[in-house]
Amino acid sequence: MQDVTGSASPIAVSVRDVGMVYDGFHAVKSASFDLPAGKFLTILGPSGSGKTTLLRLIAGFQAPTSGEIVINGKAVSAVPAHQRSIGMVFQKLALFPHMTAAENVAFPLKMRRQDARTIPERVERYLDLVKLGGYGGRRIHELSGGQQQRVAIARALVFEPDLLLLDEPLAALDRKLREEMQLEFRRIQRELGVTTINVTHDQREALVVSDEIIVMDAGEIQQKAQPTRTYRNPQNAFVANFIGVTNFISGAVRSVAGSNAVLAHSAVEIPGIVGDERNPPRAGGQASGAIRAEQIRIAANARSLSGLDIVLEGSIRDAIFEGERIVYEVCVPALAGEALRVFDHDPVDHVQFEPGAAVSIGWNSRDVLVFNN
Ligand SMILES: Nc1ncnc2c1ncn2[C@@H]1O[C@H](COP(=O)(O)OP(=O)(O)OP(=O)(O)O)[C@@H](O)[C@H]1O
Repeated sequence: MQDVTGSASPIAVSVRDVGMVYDGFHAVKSASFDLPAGKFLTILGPSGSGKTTLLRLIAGFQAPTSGEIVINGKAVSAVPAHQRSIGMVFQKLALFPHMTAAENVAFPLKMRRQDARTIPERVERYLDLVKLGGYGGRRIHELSGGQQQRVAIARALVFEPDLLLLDEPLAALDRKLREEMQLEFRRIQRELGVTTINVTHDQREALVVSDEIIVMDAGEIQQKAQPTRTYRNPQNAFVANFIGVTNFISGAVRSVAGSNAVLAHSAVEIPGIVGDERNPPRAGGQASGAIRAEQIRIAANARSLSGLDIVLEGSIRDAIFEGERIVYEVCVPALAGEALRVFDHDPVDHVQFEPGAAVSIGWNSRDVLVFNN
């Protein structure tokens, strides 16, 4: 794989055809991916999709029922977790409450019998890295939730592991602190260049922190791509639905020509782009056109939307003011009364439409991805 500078990074983690079966239940099904050294990968998916199982297999807490995991060129099936040079941060931080922040951070070094004379300097360096310089003498209960999180990060990184694994470490934090810590994880990871695998069901976190995102569903990898690609070119309807707010308009496939497809819903023809080249819609079959809420424009009348490929009349069913945007649900008679979600990102300058108001909505055909049903 090439990085942005064009030089190839070695593969730090290679997951090859890995499966995990519990009593006949396939928690992970034939997962394969390579992660180049120094990258930040997030495994994203709904509850029960197999994210944590995959992370635990990489950590070595369990052995896969099939397949192989290779870390830095070495197959690790026979290597127990504590010999894998992996730093970890979990939702439950598991800090030692009777120790100070510095003692917590020093702990992995003592366990690894690091020369005692070098430990204080190393601990101080890692406390500085997580912006806790001067807090080393505090006991854990004398630190805020965010500061405790930082101690856990420093403890996971202080022995300079080959790999950092994060299992929803931010899930229990309130939104503001969570967003702050997401940026901190990204900063620290980039500063150290440590290869990182993060598990979350928070799509925003995945988009913010990651170089690569793996989306999982029902034990299977649905897509592995950079955040912008995952968002703009979801591989299938599951990914399109799981990330962002997406409307699905289902209908009969009128025609398919190369990467263009036309759907018919009621009396409306909806042209779009074939979403999954490997599983393209077929003329005569059923498919869904996926369009993101922010790609639909809304106006008081159709004239303001001239230039868009599709313009339809509708009426406001609901309007939710969220500060930085208004979320509308617009009932569209031409689509048999189906309601589409539409974002207006300019709630300051724009009038807010009230429920019942007549509006026009419109979009461009290139923003519609057509997926097989
Ligand atoms: N030890 C186990 N024995 C039996 N089934 C298990 C075991 N561990 C996990 N599973 C099952 O495997 C599936 C995947 O679980 P996993 O914890 O990997 O999901 P997840 O995506 O991490 O979910 P969450 O976001 O809720 O943590 C679930 O259906 C779960 O019930």
